[in-house]
Amino acid sequence: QPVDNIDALFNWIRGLGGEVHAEVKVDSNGVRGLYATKAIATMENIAAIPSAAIINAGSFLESFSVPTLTVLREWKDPHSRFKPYIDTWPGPDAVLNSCNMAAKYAPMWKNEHWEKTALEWDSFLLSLHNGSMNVDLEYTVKEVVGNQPVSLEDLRYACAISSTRYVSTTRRKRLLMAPVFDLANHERDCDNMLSTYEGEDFLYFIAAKDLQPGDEICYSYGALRDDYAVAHYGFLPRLEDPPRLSLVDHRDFKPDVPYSHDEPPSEEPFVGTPEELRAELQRLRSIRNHITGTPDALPPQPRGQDPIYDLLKDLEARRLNAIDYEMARIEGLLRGKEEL
Ligand SMILES: C[S@@+](CC[C@H](N)C(=O)[O-])C[C@H]1O[C@@H](n2cnc3c(N)ncnc32)[C@H](O)[C@@H]1O
Repeated sequence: QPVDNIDALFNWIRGLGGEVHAEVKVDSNGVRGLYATKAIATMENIAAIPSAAIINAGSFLESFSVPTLTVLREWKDPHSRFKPYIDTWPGPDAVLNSCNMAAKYAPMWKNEHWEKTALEWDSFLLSLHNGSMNVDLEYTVKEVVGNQPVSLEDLRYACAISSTRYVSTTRRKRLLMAPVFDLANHERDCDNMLSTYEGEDFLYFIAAKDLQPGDEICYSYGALRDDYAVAHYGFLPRLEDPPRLSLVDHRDFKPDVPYSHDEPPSEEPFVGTPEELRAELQRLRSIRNHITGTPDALPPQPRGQDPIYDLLKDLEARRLNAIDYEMARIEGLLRGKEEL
């Protein structure tokens, strides 16, 4: 994640009439992020991002070919008007999610839903790359970038960039790629907010509490659970206390209903009659048995050799830790009920 081109980005934003009261630094874990450069009071702007700097990459109603090809077109064009923005994107080796995670990792999810999702992304991008006319695709590769050579790796990269960096606002339900704002890292309880992006040609990134110079500027990507964060953003969020079950291990998870940020699984601890508690315990035990009973599809790797392998093993450990915590809590509830 380069920091060399950040000054050029901020100068470009200011030249277009925008404001930025932040700088970019890399933390001790190697994660690039946004930090306040002055005291910013509650409801003041962290940044004002001009619409001329924002890539409008499609809508939720279209397939992911639209943001993927929109990013691909701008990334391939040496004269793109978004060049100062594109130059700050992480390179192909520094961005990761389901779009560009190789298919060999799919069984390492040890979960049917995530394995299927990984393979679906793979075949979707393969068919987009094959370029065959498909009536369900809004654009083909050639329609967007013409005869330029495009590799499958290019498409995987463009897909990963767009899906880890877009945002939609409360009123304008577009996939917006907003420079400066998209340098803010996720923190679930972070209340910094985006303006509705209506009536003015600026998207405002607004402080929800007083910020001091040097404070990291976060943004909440949603109620992200560990597995969802790995699949969509390629990272494990901060470990919470008590640990939270992964999305696919939560009682509210329904594999056939697409996940909605507006209706995340309940954060309330499960309670119920002794029969319901025993059924929940049994459900968690069978997930646990499935995880521990599924051998790794890849040979063991020394830590640090393969960051994707490490990430998926860390996710597995997080899932087991959260399941164990929840099972112990439910067993405690059952014991309490028996004592009554
Ligand atoms: C919108 S970008 C945020 C800025 C990003 N760090 C950068 O330098 O381009 C989203 C990506 O940032 C990283 N990220 C976001 N929040 C994070 C966090 N809390 N811990 C570690 N990485 C995080 C992930 O790689 C994610 O895909």
